Amino acid sequence: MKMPDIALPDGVDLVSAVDAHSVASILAEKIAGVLADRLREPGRASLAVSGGTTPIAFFELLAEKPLDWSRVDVVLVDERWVPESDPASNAATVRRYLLQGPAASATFWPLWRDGVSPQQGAALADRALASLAWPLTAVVLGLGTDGHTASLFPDAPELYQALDTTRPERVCAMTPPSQAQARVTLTLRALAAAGFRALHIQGGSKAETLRQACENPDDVADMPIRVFLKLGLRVFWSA
Ligand SMILES: O=C(O)[C@H](O)[C@@H](O)[C@H](O)[C@H](O)COP(=O)(O)O
Repeated sequence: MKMPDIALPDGVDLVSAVDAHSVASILAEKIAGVLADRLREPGRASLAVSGGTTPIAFFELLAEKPLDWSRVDVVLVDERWVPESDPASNAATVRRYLLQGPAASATFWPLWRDGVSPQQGAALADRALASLAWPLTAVVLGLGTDGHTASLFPDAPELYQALDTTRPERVCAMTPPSQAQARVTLTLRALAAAGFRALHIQGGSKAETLRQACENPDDVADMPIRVFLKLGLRVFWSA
């Protein structure tokens, strides 16, 4: 399958291949390079990653990269409000596939906390993450077929708050009725300034979603990924 012919906006470039493993490998190499560049300077590197299913091969390949992982902070771009024992947990996916091998030395900052509401948890995570090396060194976003990225869902009542970069929060709770669980997400303020922004997507339906997002770039509320297309990012797509 070939990537559909999409008129990508300025600032958006594309790495594509039929084979998902090849794209995951190219992405892992790129992210490792971006982190290594940051680690040549004093201080720490920070990487924000998505959950879901697409990133698994990428995680496994990145985990083996020979970096000074002890100086890398790993954070999720979002989390479903479930314990790590739940199959839907993004933190469980990161621990199982990324925080292995050399990357096991990274510092992981999960977003879910037991015994508190998503709103309370978001406030606690926001305070905890203040000590990270902002702006993020790199972020790897995913895409839902509704145009969401992270947990910036079009039907979330908190979407405008999460997209308002004048607000101080880097983490906020989201309650999109379309989703089985409440979510916690990094806000646009936290994500937009990342040194390197990647969008990792796989398959024809996600390519079609991207095409729709590129066609009408101004309606961000309808497809929140559009805000990142305006900012510029590199798309990594496989069939
Ligand atoms: O918690 C999540 O679901 C993710 O962070 C979300 O933003 C994801 O990237 C997209 O929903 C794509 O998910 P898939 O890769 O599973 O298609």
